[in-house]
Amino acid sequence: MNKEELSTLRQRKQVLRKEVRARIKETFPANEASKLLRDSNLVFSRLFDLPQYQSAKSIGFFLSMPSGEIQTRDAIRQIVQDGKVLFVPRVGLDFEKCDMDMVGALVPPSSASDQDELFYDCWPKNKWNIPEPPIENDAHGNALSLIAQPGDIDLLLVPGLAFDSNGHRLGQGKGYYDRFISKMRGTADENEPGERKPLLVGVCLDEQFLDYDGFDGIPVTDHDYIMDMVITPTKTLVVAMTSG
Ligand SMILES: Nc1nc2c(c(=O)[nH]1)N(C=O)[C@@H](CNc1ccc(C(=O)N[C@@H](CCC(=O)O)C(=O)O)cc1)CN2
Ligand SMILES: Nc1ncnc2c1ncn2[C@@H]1O[C@H](COP(=O)(O)OP(=O)(O)OP(=O)(O)O)[C@@H](O)[C@H]1O
Repeated sequence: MNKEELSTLRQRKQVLRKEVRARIKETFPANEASKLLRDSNLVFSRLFDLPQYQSAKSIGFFLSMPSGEIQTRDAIRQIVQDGKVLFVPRVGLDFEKCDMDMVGALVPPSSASDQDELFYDCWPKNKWNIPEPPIENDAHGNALSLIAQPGDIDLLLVPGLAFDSNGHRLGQGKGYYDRFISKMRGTADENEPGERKPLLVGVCLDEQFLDYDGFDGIPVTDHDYIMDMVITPTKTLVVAMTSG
């Protein structure tokens, strides 16, 4: 892809982002959480039914923004109760680098039984009002956090502004997830889908799943990872994989 094609493609993505953000604002106003919560939980009940979820020992999950995005709070309680090893995002201090790690949230299953409090309620929030695991060092300045390494996460839940029926994803536009997945997968994309870690599961509301007549798909570059599955409140899409 040459420079000009890349720039056209980026512009198309920006236009799509604007459209989807406007649609979400209209369909899920910030002051009316109930439809968003109901739809979010429909997505997660589909996730929890999957054998891929049931066999996963470790899960990478995002902590949702306060509005305009699938809400993960109830699902996180379930994942902890199910005894999975849970990893959550921590974006780097340097926002320009758009770097992200996933940090182990070491919480005992019993701690999720309380109806209100969850382990991340006391964490500091980042610029998008998302709680982030604090950086903790020992007396010698060594990191105490468990930072996910390739192979550590079996199933990664991927947020997105939109997805399509090819498993293509439109993110927020900074490349955080693509960079993170490339750190985790390394060259593993040459493996059979079943052996690839992590399994990529995109989640979105039906209004963010783009398959209307005349729509020719979310454009992707070499950096963009294709999801293995996409779940919405009304469908579970398994993306047919060709090699690589
Ligand atoms: N819950 C959650 N956590 C996440 C993500 C996500 O999508 N959801 N991310 C997924 O990558 C990363 C954060 N990515 C983000 C990247 C850019 C913007 C952003 O620039 N928002 C603009 C919106 C307006 C605009 O640019 O047009 C803003 O800050 O106002 C937000 C999140 C890491 N953690
Ligand atoms: N693995 C990578 N290495 C280097 N640069 C990357 C990588 N992945 C994406 N980028 C760059 O990051 C920028 C944003 O990428 P893109 O438009 O795909 O973001 P996005 O996936 O929508 O965002 P996000 O993951 O934050 O939700 C682009 O300039 C892209 O070239």
